[in-house]
Amino acid sequence: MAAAAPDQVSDPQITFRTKGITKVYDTGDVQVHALRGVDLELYEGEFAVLLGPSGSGKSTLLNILGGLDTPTEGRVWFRDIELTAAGERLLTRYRRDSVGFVFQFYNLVPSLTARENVELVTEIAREPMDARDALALVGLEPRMDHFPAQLSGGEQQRVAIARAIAKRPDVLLCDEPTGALDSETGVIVLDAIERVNAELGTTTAVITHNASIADMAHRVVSFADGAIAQVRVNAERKPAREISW
Ligand SMILES: Nc1ncnc2c1ncn2[C@@H]1O[C@H](COP(=O)(O)OP(=O)(O)OP(=O)(O)O)[C@@H](O)[C@H]1O
Repeated sequence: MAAAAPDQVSDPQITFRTKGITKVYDTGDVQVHALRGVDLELYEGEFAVLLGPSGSGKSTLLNILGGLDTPTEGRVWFRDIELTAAGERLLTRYRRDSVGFVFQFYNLVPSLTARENVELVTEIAREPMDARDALALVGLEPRMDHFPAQLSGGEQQRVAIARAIAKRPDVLLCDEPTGALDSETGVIVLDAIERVNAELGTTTAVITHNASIADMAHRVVSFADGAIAQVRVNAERKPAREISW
């Protein structure tokens, strides 16, 4: 059998592969080098934490993986699709069908209940979960008829997670999902993400600058100044419930 070209994703265990990604933001006088040559692989079903200080390039990378942004140089694959060669139609389908995003701020529609917020997505997805099941997975079934203003920050974030996973995405990309939450509430949110990863097998990447959270990952990718400084495999993972900061 012919060996696959080294620049293709031929390994079914690999969800994402990036090769030599750079991102330069041109802001008139100043060029900001947000990413300076990132080679990374994320594996099917893994829970990866992307750790690093503010400005180290984590969000830029996550947005590129999620098809929200494109690199200045380098190549990115999702399974056997090269995102950096894909047209807008394919990228739109990729974002719609394959990617669930969770951001620091929940972006729920205030006039819709928790269930209706999730249904906004399930109505247009190909093989969605029932909104009730998605909310049950994050422990919010009893509150599903409540409006965002009637929910705590942590509960609203769990609605946002239910909304992200209800379409059964292949990957769940979370950018500082606990950034606006205290430790106790943040842990409940992390527990919900952990459950989604374990029960649905969704490849999960969580951005944080909080080193305590890294203990729950299979692998921790540390960023510094737009590059990967270290990749650590956790021999033992700490359950979210045992984490505090
Ligand atoms: N649209 C943009 N225009 C100009 N510079 C940008 C833009 N987006 C990001 N940057 C810069 O790129 C660098 C990397 O930003 P990025 O948001 O990826 O870092 P981060 O590690 O996610 O930081 P944080 O934890 O604060 O979100 C920073 O210096 C940032 O100011």
